[in-house]
Amino acid sequence: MVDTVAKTPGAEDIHVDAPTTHEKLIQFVSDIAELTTPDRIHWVDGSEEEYAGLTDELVAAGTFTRLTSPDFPNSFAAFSDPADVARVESRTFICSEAERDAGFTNNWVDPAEMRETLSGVFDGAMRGRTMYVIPFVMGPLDAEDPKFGVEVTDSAYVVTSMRIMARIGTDVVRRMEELDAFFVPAVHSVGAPLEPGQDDVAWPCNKEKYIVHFPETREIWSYGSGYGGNALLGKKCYALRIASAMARDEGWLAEHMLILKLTSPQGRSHFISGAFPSACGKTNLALIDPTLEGWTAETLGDDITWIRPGKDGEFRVVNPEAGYFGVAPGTGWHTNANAMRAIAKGNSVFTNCALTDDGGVWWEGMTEEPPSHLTDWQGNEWTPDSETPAAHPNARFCTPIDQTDMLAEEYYSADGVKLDAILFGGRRKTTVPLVTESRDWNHGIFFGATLSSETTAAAEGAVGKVRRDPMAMLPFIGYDAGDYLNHWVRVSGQADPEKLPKIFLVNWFRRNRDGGFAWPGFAENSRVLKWIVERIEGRGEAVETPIGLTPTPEALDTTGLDISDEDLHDALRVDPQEWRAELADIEQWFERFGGSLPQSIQGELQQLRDRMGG
Ligand SMILES: Nc1nc2c(ncn2[C@@H]2O[C@H](COP(=O)(O)OP(=O)(O)OP(=O)(O)O)[C@@H](O)[C@H]2O)c(=O)[nH]1
Ligand SMILES: O=C([O-])CC(=O)C(=O)O
Ligand SMILES: [Mn+2]
Repeated sequence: MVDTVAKTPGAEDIHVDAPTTHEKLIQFVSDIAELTTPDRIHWVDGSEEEYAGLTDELVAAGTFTRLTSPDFPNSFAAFSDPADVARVESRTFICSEAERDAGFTNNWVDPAEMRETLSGVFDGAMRGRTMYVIPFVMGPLDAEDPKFGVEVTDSAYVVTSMRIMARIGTDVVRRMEELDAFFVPAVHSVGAPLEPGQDDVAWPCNKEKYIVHFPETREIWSYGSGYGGNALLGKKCYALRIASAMARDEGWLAEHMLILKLTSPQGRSHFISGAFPSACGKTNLALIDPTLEGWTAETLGDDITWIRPGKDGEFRVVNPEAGYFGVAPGTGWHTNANAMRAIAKGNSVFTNCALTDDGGVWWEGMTEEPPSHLTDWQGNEWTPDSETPAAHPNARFCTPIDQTDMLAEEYYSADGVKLDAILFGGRRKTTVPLVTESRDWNHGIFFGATLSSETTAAAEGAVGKVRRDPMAMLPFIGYDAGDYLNHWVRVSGQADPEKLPKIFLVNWFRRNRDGGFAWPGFAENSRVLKWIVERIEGRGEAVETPIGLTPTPEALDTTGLDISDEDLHDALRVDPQEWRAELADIEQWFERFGGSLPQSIQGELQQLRDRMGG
């Protein structure tokens, strides 16, 4: 741990004590110190001792509650400001030089104007606080072209969470120096400077928020929020928004996907990725415990996947992250035991969960019966009779991925693994069947381009509204959405057509005639995965429908599954009336691209219309 006291923060002070020879890093840190005027600078080394020191400080500050229950070793609970609980899409900006390059899915502000605004809001923003410098790498440190970043932040909560979510610290700086590497500068402030003698609050933040990306210069500036996707800048801001722009320029793909390794009773393994919008089931599928005899699942990642065309024309994937920032509610021993086992090993940070009387955390769905008494996420007494949930619906667990028993050894491979299938999925009460295989690759991109889902608590705003969410990337595409789809077409054009993954559309959330879930979901999704594997291997019965290939009810292995024929029918059926409404909605969606949509995808819409009989 290196603390630099900058009395009058300035380049010379910092230059002397910076524990690095990386000139650009030193320059960046001194520039930001000059702008934000922190009381001191702490260069994060990523060590155990440093982590212990920081968590002690966070406990003393009231930000962290140390969990004393033996069920949660070395773990902490944090409670955010009630107005800082999710990503803020309305305050997220893509400041490309040309407005056209941000596209209709992003908020755009002229970069010069935004820089001016930011120099105002960041001026003195860290006064009275410590500025932490976190060198990090997304993806393996031994990758051919490691993707470095440096986050400077005035939040120790962010430092402890980044240590779980990414590879950080001294090893990273040494490698950056060796390669004299480029890094993404990422500036974060909670936007709550402290005047001399002013008491801090447990969760400092600011009503005014800016989550800003400059895709051309690969910069991130985040102000006013301490929460997850707004503040852990390696995650959504870098590994998706900035990385998608890098990927466009360098010929690869940065995607909001899980990666799962599935091995059949015959011992054949396949790698499957899945793009589902936030809070739509990625972590759950990534950590699935198959209910089918003889099948094993292992995970490589639950949220972000980088895809590169490999030497032999295949798609290769890696997970750039090192931890889970998972939705807590609904994660339980009966739904996601693998996540619970990883969490039980400790070393975790829980945000906006409820506290149990024995010094642990609880959230809705952790156990089938709620405890008789809790302290809810806002610090109020809670009993099962309470009218509000004990945990915030977007409460999160932050846990190191290497604590997963079912972690695939390939997670550590810098070269990644060959991808065999891609699932696109969303939360739809109607219309979208349990599983549909695309007719071919281009039709599969159409699945992704038209993906839709009901909104969730993972972002501010109304919950339960259907919106189009292309490839589950709507809030994360760092440039024009039409260019992004064109890039998909272009990158896949370089692959060997025989080796392209098969593409499937899935929906675990369709309702039956009584309004309940038609499909039991969770571990039972292994039955859908089995059919998918059979299709990859050229087996498995499918019927052709206007929207693609769906399994016959017999083709889906329902051995030992308690599901009525009606429910199975409701889960699988393709309803022409629902699809006519869908078609109209897709038409409107495509119009919003204003001509930047790939011709081949536009063409798929006409073909779908034709297959449906006009
Ligand atoms: N009914 C049903 N609910 C599910 C299923 N899988 C996940 N869920 C619920 O969906 C919610 C979100 O699931 P996650 O797996 O955390 O979603 P995610 O896509 O990883 O979310 P982010 O971390 O926000 O990107 C949880 O409340 C789960 O309980 C399923 O198969 N069926
Ligand atoms: O970014 C976050 O805060 C959490 C997350 O994974 C998502 O919303 O997709
Ligand atoms: Mn996510």
